Amino acid sequence: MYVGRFLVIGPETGAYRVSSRSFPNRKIIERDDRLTVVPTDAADETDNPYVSYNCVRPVDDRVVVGNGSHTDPIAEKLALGYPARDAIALSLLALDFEKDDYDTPRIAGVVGPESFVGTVRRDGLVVEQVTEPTLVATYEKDDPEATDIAVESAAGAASTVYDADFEHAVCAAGVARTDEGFETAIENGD
Ligand SMILES: NC(=O)c1ncn([C@@H]2O[C@H](COP(=O)(O)O)[C@@H](O)[C@H]2O)c1NC=O
Repeated sequence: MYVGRFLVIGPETGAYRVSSRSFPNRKIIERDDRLTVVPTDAADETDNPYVSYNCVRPVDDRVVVGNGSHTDPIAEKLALGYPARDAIALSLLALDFEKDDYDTPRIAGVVGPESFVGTVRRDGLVVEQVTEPTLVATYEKDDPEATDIAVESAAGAASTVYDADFEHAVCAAGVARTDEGFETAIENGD
């Protein structure tokens, strides 16, 4: 099954996977405190505005995971003191689904003292608190659902979602809460 981009948010950990039919030549890099999806040297030039973006941004004791440019306003609202639920809802609604050929949904999560997951699609907006590992994807699995995909450490989370049984894996990131804040990990495959 092809589900496109997806994330798994648990109470203490999270993971994000880029799966892609159209833009497979991408990787995740670490820049300052954030993780960013960028084209590899093998990528064709594109004017698609949705394929390079920050996918992970920590803010104090919370970390944002997302499949597009909404990662940034969610993080900025958290930094201003917004509750995670409100930061996700406001940012997803402001930017709305992507204006591409698929009306691709935006998906996002926050891992922290309270963890949340959200998505905005053409037909609705969903933001839910997470009490167990919860998956939401851009296609097919586009409503948050409980998952048995285990996300335990940052590195474990990244490799588990990278290897998950959905088509066209490209790269993945994992995050996990620690006593010092957060650890992150990247899985870019071979
Ligand atoms: N976030 C991403 O990495 C991302 N990659 C591709 N998209 C969008 O989704 C469309 C379909 O891509 P694909 O065929 O790779 O699933 C692309 O034309 C692009 O508009 C993305 N947008 C949202 O998921």
